Amino acid sequence: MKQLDARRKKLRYYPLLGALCYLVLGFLWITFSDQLLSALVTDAATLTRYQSYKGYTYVLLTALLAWLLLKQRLHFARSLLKSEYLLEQTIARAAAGIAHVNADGQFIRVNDELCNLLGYSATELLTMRFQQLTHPMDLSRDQGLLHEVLQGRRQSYTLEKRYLHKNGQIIWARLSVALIAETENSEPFFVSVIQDISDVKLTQMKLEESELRFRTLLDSMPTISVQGYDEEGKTLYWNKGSEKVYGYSRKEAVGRNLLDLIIPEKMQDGVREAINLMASSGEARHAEELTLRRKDGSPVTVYSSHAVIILPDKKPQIYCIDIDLTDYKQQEAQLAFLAQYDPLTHLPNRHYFANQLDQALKVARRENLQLAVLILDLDNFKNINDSYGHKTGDLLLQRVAEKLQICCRETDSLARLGGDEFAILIEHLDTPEDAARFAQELLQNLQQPMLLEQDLELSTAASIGISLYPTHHDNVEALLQGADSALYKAKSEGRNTYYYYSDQLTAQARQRLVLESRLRQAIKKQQLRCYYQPQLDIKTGSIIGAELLLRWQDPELGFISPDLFIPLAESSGLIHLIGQQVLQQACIQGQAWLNEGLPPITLAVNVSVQQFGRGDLEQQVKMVLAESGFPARLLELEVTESALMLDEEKVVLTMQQLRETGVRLAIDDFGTGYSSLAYLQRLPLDILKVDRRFIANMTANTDDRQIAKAIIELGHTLRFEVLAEGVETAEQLALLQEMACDYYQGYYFSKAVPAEEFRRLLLQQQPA
Ligand SMILES: Nc1nc2c(ncn2[C@@H]2O[C@H](COP(=O)(O)O[C@H]3[C@@H](O)[C@H](n4cnc5c(=O)[nH]c(N)nc54)O[C@@H]3COP(=O)(O)O)[C@@H](O)[C@H]2O)c(=O)[nH]1
Repeated sequence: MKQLDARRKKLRYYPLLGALCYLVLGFLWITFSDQLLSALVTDAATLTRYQSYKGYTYVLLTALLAWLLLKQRLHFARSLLKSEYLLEQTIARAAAGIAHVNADGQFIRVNDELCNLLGYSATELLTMRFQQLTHPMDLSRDQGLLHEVLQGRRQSYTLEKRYLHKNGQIIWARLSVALIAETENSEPFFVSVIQDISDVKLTQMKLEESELRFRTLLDSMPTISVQGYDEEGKTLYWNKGSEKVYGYSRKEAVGRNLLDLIIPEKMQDGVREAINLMASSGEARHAEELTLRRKDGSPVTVYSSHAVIILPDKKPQIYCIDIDLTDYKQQEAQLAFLAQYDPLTHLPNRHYFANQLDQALKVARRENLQLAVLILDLDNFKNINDSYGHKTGDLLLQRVAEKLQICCRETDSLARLGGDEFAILIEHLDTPEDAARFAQELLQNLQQPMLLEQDLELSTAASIGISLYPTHHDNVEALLQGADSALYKAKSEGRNTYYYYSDQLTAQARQRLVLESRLRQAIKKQQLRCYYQPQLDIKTGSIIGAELLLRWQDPELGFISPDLFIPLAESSGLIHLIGQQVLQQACIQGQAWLNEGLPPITLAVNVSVQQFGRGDLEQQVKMVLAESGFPARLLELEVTESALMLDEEKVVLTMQQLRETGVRLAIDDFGTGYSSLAYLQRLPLDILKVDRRFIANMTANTDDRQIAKAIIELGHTLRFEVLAEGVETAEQLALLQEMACDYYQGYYFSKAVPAEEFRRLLLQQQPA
């Protein structure tokens, strides 16, 4: 078009130029033709002849000029026609719609393609404006751009817009518009090239729609994180779920390496390796549960699956779909908790307790232990619920659970079986009475008022049923049922009490607990008295010492034998108090006699297994010696052979520590245990006491005599002194003298006597 215009412009001056040339040439020819001919032709005749041709040449020149102009004109007309033809064909055959539109939007020229596109004939279109055919939503943009072109702010524009087809359908088109400036012969107009992109648009829209659907779907599940990474781990994609799960916004995450975002330190190498492997092989890693890192550094457990996407001509991309398992894990833990624990008190439930009991039974069977199952039920709990409401009832149950927990040892197991019923498993039960003692303790504790809420203090009572393994039952179900029926008995017998599965045990336990309570009182009131049984030198017959033996005269129950109360004191723990008192009495009395001027004698004190095993005996001994001033070398500690059966190293160490205090050490009841010679050799002992059973029968029974003899010899071989216990007759004494035994004690000389009487014995043997 531009070329055509330039030519047109040039041609406009051609006739003027031709006429001017003609006038100039004619003038020159008329003015100078005679001189020119004269100069060229000397012959006058020829000159005249030529001058007569002057008019013809002028005509000839004019004709030549006219011919040249005509030819030029024809050439221009032909090329104009050719251009018009080419333009016409281009428009007609173009694969896109083409329209010329004037400044008002009126179609002034349209091609067939456009007619096809819009469904209108050319005649119809030429009566229309493009505004009529443009989708209302795209019109303002189209017109805006058109104005910008008209105002010279841009030369052309392209736009994707919607046309309305004659049949009402929407046609998506890509429009390219350029302004054709005004010419001499024509108004300015726009050339529009319109390409149908409906198919592309449809596909694109479908794609966008499916991506939108996909994104909306993923975004509607905030616990699902979808992330895309390049082959080096750089973040390419980060959905809303990722923001929620990991705490990084899309802006913060995209462009950063995943190792810096969500991978904990210890997983870095593994993840780096996995990315490399996936990128090079194109194969995704198997789905797995991972604990990754949130923006705030807290751990988050996710179920992570992966996909490797390789688009044509593109590098591999790795997509991760992580499902946040935090809620799931919490629920799982909650469920696991509820399966085993009671939600109100957080104690194990019946199911868990039964498992614990089952395990404990296995151990008890294997190690020959006793255990007890206690079922405790609150008395009249219903009244509390009815009077104060269920909230208060729940609070009471929680406080009771706390109290019971405090009473239990680490090795006991406490559970809530349901309602107001609790169960306790006591493992490693020493005696059946221990269970009753514990039950008694629980009942006393529950009677103490409990603060439930401000201004509301309540106390409660309970009934307890006890069944024992192996005494009563040997399996979980039977033990629980046994405890339950004992509980029923306790309830029907007046409540706030305990019952064993068997009545005999209940009576026995009650008796023992009454005794225990009286013993406690006796210790408090210092009613236990030390008696002294003389120990004599076999060769000289002189008193060299005494064994302190406790005597208990209860004001109501009368004389109670140490054989009864010492084991009770041992199982209740009271033995520590008793042991302390005896030790003190021995040292104070011994020192008093020394002060009085009596001959120095050894005072032997019995030390029970419990005292020996507790670890503070050495300190206790040191303290008592220091307080009393009694010489350590005159104090003898008697340890039974069974006490030596504790942990060997511990026994050796304790003995050594005691020996360092300066006291003498004796092994009591020797011959009843299983001490090996090697073991005895390691112990820093001074004296070995032959058990009275061997002495009692030695005169009648040769075996016992031989044993007694062997023990005495063994003691001497090990460089110990030997004392024979329970010597009742002169015959026994004579035999012991023969066997070279060093010392003896027994009824033959004296029973254990009160301190005053023993003092008299001592004085009697003093030289006058
Ligand atoms: N840990 C402590 N144990 C103590 C204490 N006081 C006593 N006991 C132990 O109690 C058991 C019974 O003691 P007891 O009834 O006093 O009997 C002792 C003697 O009375 C008795 N004995 C002494 N001589 C004879 C005798 O000739 N014949 C005979 N039948 N019995 C006699 O032997 C008991 C002393 O035994 P032992 O201690 O083994 O030397 C008893 O085991 C006491 O140890 C105490 O304070 N702490």
